[in-house]
Parts: sequence; C-alpha cells; structure tokens
Amino acid sequence: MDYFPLFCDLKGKRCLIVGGGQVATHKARGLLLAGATLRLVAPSITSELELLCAEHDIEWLPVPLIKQHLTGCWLAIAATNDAAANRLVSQWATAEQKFCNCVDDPSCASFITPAIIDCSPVIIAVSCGGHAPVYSKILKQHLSEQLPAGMREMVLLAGVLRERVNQSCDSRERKRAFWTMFFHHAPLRQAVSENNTDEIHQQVESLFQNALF
Ligand SMILES: C[C@@]1(CC(=O)O)C2=NC(=C\c3[nH]c(c(CCC(=O)O)c3CC(=O)O)Cc3[nH]c(c(CC(=O)O)c3CCC(=O)O)/C=C3\N/C(=C\2)[C@@H](CCC(=O)O)[C@]3(C)CC(=O)O)/[C@H]1CCC(=O)O
Ligand SMILES: NC(=O)c1ccc[n+]([C@@H]2O[C@H](COP(=O)([O-])OP(=O)(O)OC[C@H]3O[C@@H](n4cnc5c(N)ncnc54)[C@H](O)[C@@H]3O)[C@@H](O)[C@H]2O)c1
Repeated sequence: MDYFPLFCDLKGKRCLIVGGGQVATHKARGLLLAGATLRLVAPSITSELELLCAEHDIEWLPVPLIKQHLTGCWLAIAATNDAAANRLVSQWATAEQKFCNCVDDPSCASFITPAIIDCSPVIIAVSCGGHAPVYSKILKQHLSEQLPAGMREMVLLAGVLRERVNQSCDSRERKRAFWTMFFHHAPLRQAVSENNTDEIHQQVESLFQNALF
C-alpha cells in the first residue's frame, strides 16, 4: 500500500498552512470544515481567506516563514507557488515528525489530501496516490452516484442503537450477524428512507428479538 488512509479528528487542533493563494484557500476550507484552527503564513492572501480569517480561528502571519511557525501545529500544508519554500516546510516538519502535505510535489510530502465525499458520519476519501488528482475527482463523482439511498440515516440509527446492542449481547459473532442483518434489512431501510418513525421502531424491535437473542 503506497499510503495508509486515516481519518483524523482535527477539532481544535492547530494546523499550519504556508501560502495564501487558490490552493491554500482550498486546503484551508477543508481543514476548517473538520474544525481545525489554522496558522496561515503568507505575505498576501486571497479575499476568501480574508473572509475566513474574520469568521474562524485563524492566525494570519504576513511575515517571512521561520521554523518556529510549526510550533504547536499538528500538521503542515506547504501551499506556496515557491518550490524551495514548500520543500523547506516539508524538511522542517519531517525533522519534527509532523505530517506535511506539499501541494506541488508529492515526493516531499508525508501525506496527500484525497478527494472527499462528506456525508458525515460517513466519509469517503479517494486517492490515486498523487498520480492523477483529476481522476480522484472523477472517481469521487462516480462513487457519489452509487451510494445507497438512506445510507447516512442508517448509519446514524446504528450509532443510536450501538450501546443497546453492546449491552444486550456479549457474543461478537451474534453482534456481527445483527449488524449485517440490520444493514441488509429491506423493510427497515425502506422505513428509514421514508423517515417513518413508527415503522423504524417496529422493525428495530423485531430485529432485536430475531437476531440478537
Ligand atoms: C484530490 C484533490 C484533493 C484536494 O486538493 O482537496 C487533489 N487535487 C485536486 C485537484 C487538482 N489538482 C490539480 C488539478 C489540475 C489538473 C492537474 O494538474 O492534474 C486539479 C483539478 C481541479 O482543481 O479541478 C493539480 C495538481 N495537484 C497536485 C499537483 C502537483 C503534482 O502532481 O506534482 C498538481 C499540478 C500543479 C501544477 O502543475 O501547477 C498534487 C496533489 N493533488 C492532490 C489532491 C494530491 C494527490 C491526490 C490523489 O492522490 O489523487 C496531491 C499529490 C497533493 C495534495 O494536494 O494533497 C483535488 C480534487 C478534489 C475534488 O474536487 O474533490
Ligand atoms: N495540490 C493541488 O491540488 C494543486 C492544484 C493546483 C495547483 N497546485 C500547485 O500549488 C501551488 C500554488 O498554487 P496557487 O494557485 O495557490 O498559487 P497562487 O499564485 O495563487 O498563490 C501562491 C501563494 O504563495 C504565497 N507565497 C509565495 N512564496 C511564499 C513564501 N516563501 N512564504 C509564504 N508564502 C509564499 C504567495 O503569497 C501566494 O499567496 C502551485 O505551485 C501549483 O503548481 C497544486
């Protein structure tokens, strides 16, 4: 496997973005959606970034880049149009064992950003390992057209029921069977996609009786 995909909780965690152009703006938007706080180092920034600075926890430093800008940051994105500056950010971050994304050269990056389908809590991330970002975008579109109806609602319902299932049953095998049946259960999926709460309740109770006990 060329890259290990992982889903980070960035809420309240400071991330460094170096550069303030179109690409930096796009990366900032994504990190802010995940609740990160940002340190932005760039002599000038786009008007959208200026707006984001007014609305979010962003520390904009219009000063020359120094290594100390990494202090307190969980990860860095080198997003300038200056290849040497991007490489420097990557070298500093790597020396401090911090993950670094490099927008103009995946070979000096320790992570790459995937194309994302955000149906939180369901999140689908696609990467072509830096070979073909546009194809990641096309695959994302393709996948988003294939997703099952009511997917997000079924997952939210599973989250609500999870503790009850865990408390009702000790057997991992039976729990696995329960969840497999749950997600394949056509009448339940139908009720969920119609948001028919009475029917959802009835189907869930019958699943508990039939699958778990
Ligand atoms: C998926 C996506 C996620 C995101 O950014 O959110 C993403 N790039 C997207 C779009 C896109 N990027 C580029 C174009 C113009 C067409 C083209 O040149 O191909 C378009 C199309 C567009 O903008 O529509 C140009 C480009 N990109 C990179 C380089 C440098 C290089 O290849 O060396 C250059 C050349 C720059 C130049 O020549 O000047 C590098 C990277 N781009 C990545 C991610 C990482 C690999 C991800 C993977 O494994 O697939 C990686 C390695 C690093 C990183 O950025 O993490 C996002 C689509 C999101 C969406 O819409 O859902
Ligand atoms: N990864 C991707 O998805 C992707 C997509 C398109 C382009 N790119 C690459 O990303 C790079 C940036 O593209 P862009 O459209 O944002 O460029 P841009 O010209 O809009 O912005 C560049 C920004 O970098 C800042 N900058 C330059 N030198 C700096 C330094 N030493 N320290 C701090 N900030 C500095 C500038 O002030 C500006 O804000 C380009 O090299 C391009 O090849 C990557």
